[in-house]
Amino acid sequence: MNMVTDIEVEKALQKTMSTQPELKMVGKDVSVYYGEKRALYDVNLNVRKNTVTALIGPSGCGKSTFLRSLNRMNDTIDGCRVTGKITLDGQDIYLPNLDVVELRARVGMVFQKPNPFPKSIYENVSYGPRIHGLARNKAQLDQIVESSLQRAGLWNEVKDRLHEPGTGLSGGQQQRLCIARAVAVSPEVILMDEPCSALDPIATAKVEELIHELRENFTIVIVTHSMQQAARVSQRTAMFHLGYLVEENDTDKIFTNPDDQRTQDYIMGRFG
Ligand SMILES: Nc1ncnc2c1ncn2[C@@H]1O[C@H](COP(=O)(O)OP(=O)(O)OP(=O)(O)O)[C@@H](O)[C@H]1O
Repeated sequence: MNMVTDIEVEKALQKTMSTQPELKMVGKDVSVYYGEKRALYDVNLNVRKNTVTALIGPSGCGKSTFLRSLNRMNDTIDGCRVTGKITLDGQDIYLPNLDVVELRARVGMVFQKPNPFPKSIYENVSYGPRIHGLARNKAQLDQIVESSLQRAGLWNEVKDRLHEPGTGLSGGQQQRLCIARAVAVSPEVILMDEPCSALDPIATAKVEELIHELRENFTIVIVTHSMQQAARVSQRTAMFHLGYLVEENDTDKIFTNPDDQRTQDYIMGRFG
């Protein structure tokens, strides 16, 4: 009797936990303007912890703009203004006294085009931990470099040439180097803006596999134009159109039975 009760309690608990996932970032009524032009309209979007959230939608709908607002990369664009509220673990990231450098260490970014520094592979990965004081000595720094490259699935390919230029690697390897560089500062969230668009199918598969593994330790938000990629790597998908968030739901639901006709049309390739 007691056992049944325990099982029931456990089931109820699991249900509660699954219906109330931990939210890593919360966007509330987020609007973004480039000068007079409004690019996003009152977007309400939550990012769940240890989840891959894909942002999809036709070109110019505001996916990258929303992504950049999550670590204040929009601050670097002249005339860009963000209104509404975005929190990281409940803390408002737009507070005027917030340390943006620290924010970007917590919310890292990987760009469309692999952009290693014109430095060695080792220096590409060790730079962030060095400036953020994450290593007390060279041995610790070596350790961070090795584990970051391991996590990015690149260690075996580069361990014998750590002091050669990062720019000498193939495109796919460079992108994994950029992922290692992002991972090296132990971020909590990693933003990826079309990280595979410059890669061939084999390099893309490797990065997708990597995203899958990284989810265990990080929260990931990825902008992608590939519906197959969104379906393969994400658990949640948010569909944007003309600056509006159309809908956000479990990826399976979005791809099998979306609530909005625009999502249906987009994933069927009817526009975009
Ligand atoms: N730096 C900028 N200055 C002015 N307008 C911009 C800037 N960046 C984006 N925009 C505008 O904001 C809107 C949203 O652009 P954004 O790049 O976020 O869309 P997107 O969905 O990521 O597009 P894509 O899929 O083509 O990358 C577009 O109308 C775009 O022209």
